[in-house]
Amino acid sequence: MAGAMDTLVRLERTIAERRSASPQESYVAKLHDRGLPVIARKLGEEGVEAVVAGLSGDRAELTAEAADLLFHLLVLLGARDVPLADVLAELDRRQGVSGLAEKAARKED
Ligand SMILES: N=c1c2ncn([C@@H]3O[C@H](COP(=O)(O)OP(=O)(O)OP(=O)(O)O)[C@@H](O)[C@H]3O)c2ncn1[C@@H]1O[C@H](COP(=O)(O)O)[C@@H](O)[C@H]1O
Repeated sequence: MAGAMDTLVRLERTIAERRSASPQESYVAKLHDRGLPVIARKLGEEGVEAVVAGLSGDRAELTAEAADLLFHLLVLLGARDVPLADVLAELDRRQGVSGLAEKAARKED
């Protein structure tokens, strides 16, 4: 099985390649054809579906919805030219910084 990062990096590349395909043959191309607002709305819908699955679905349902959410997040990142590597670097930067401590520091500003 590929590592989690391998999977996401490969999917990011696939999405970039499929953007220029025919919208009749490619869901990624179809989303881009419909434009950024549709891509963003789709991500929001998938987020809500993941929330619902997290609250009332079973683990298989949450797993499937989480996959949809990650996929559509990568589509939005690609559409805005934000590399996955930048998101991962931001997470690395936060590593070891407690979310509570970070929030408290922000409130002091
Ligand atoms: N990982 C995914 C992936 N996950 C989910 N989806 C699609 O995302 C859509 C999710 O929408 P919904 O669940 O709301 O279902 P829907 O009712 O069909 O959607 P709408 O009509 O409401 O837009 C479905 O059409 C799924 O098939 C994905 N489509 C593509 N990929 C990856 O992207 C690659 C390129 O795909 P194409 O661009 O289609 O070639 C594929 O090989 C996969 O690796």
